[in-house]
Amino acid sequence: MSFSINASRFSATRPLHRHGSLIFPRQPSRVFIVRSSLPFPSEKAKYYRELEAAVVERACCLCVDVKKTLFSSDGRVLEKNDQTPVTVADFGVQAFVSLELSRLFPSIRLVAEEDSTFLCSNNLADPVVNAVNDKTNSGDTPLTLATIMEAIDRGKDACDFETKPATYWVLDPIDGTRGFLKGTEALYVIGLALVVEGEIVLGVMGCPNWQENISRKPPIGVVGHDRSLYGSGIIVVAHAGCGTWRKQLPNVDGQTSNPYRWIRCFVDVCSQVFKARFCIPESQSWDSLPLSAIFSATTNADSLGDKQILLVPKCCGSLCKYLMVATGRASVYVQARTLTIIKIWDHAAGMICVEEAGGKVTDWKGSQLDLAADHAEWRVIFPSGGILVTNGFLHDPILEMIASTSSALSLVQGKVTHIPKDLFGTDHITSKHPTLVN
Ligand SMILES: Nc1ncnc2c1ncn2[C@@H]1O[C@H](COP(=O)(O)OS(=O)(=O)O)[C@@H](OP(=O)(O)O)[C@H]1O
Ligand SMILES: [Mg+2]
Ligand SMILES: [Mg+2]
Ligand SMILES: [Mg+2]
Repeated sequence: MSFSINASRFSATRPLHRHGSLIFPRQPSRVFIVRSSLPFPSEKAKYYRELEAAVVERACCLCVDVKKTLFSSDGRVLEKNDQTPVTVADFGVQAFVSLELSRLFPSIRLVAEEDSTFLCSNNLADPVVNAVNDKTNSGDTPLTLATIMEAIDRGKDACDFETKPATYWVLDPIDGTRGFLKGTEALYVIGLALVVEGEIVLGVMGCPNWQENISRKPPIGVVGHDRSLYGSGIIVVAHAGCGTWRKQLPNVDGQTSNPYRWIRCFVDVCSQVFKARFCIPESQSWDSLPLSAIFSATTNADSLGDKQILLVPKCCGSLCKYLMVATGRASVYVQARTLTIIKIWDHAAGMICVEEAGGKVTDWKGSQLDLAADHAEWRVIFPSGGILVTNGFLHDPILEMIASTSSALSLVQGKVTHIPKDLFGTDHITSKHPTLVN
């Protein structure tokens, strides 16, 4: 991945696509609109068939249907031993996607978040079996619990990989389950990626409650299902060398307001750090991150002060923040590596969607995330310091700021820290010290 960011601060030449072609930043007039099952010809995309199979529309419908019943019946939500929630929809989506992929590509392994252990010990089996059968073709004989459990567990048996990097799917059936449970506007994402020899070659993100036309409200009097014609739900696909594209999810009646299906996605073109829009994990505070030594943060765009950056509040999940950067709604997503184990499925699909939209993803030292570092199970990644996701233009300036605040932190623990002038344009003194895990 190579972007030509030149040495001077806050100004950058146009980023180069990972395959050398120029990426033009998103211009309102330059919206590429394509009608087809996928937005590029199969001869351009080596993994065209895999991507066609990976488009997770029906899995999104499963989430929407389960969500409607979720609040009408208790006991459908569990807490796993890592204190994170799991629902009928998480299991249902993993079973549904696993069955579909194993039918079409039986030799490609699956690395996925959930396993069936919780299913039976918490009487979720029947609702999961019903949810999956409801989405599979009615002509088939109904799927049994055993078949569905086996499909779910395909996602955990992958740990017997041979030592060399292999070809495998990476699935987060619902990223942002906490948001899914909130029943509000909190985004949640189905994330599926394909890894070949250690490289992510395609990614798909389905976001059933993404508001596409946030600036355009439905005309007065449009209610019920028609509201979903005005932009609820998108599918985003990315393939190495083919860019990132989005289309609206059909509404419950199978219609969309956008007759031209696929629209090209680009990161935003912000090249000045203090004008960037930032996303951070809801479970982490701005003050715990190194950049807080240089900027304070506000969520109020109308009252941005000097040395303040704008935080775009996005609850829950990692992949929705990648979605924000890939579609240009945010410029940066930064996550510290805390004591939480960082799982590959929380990031893989988002990484390629951002990179193919012109952005960049590295750890805080600027290194690519090593997907093969977890030789045992291929499920955990070990980014140094944390993960930085940007629009490409801002990457190196922010890496320098992180490095300078970290080195200042290691040099003068607990005392005043001097941030070099050129990083921020003026001398900047601060005494806040973020906590870092390298
Ligand atoms: N302690 C721990 N161990 C393992 N995994 C964890 C942990 N905390 C958060 N996560 C996963 O990170 C995903 C995002 O977390 P959250 O939903 O809390 O949102 S946020 O990142 O804090 O905004 C979220 O992914 P999903 O479970 O797919 O929603 C969490 O599973
Ligand atoms: Mg989870
Ligand atoms: Mg997740
Ligand atoms: Mg999940």
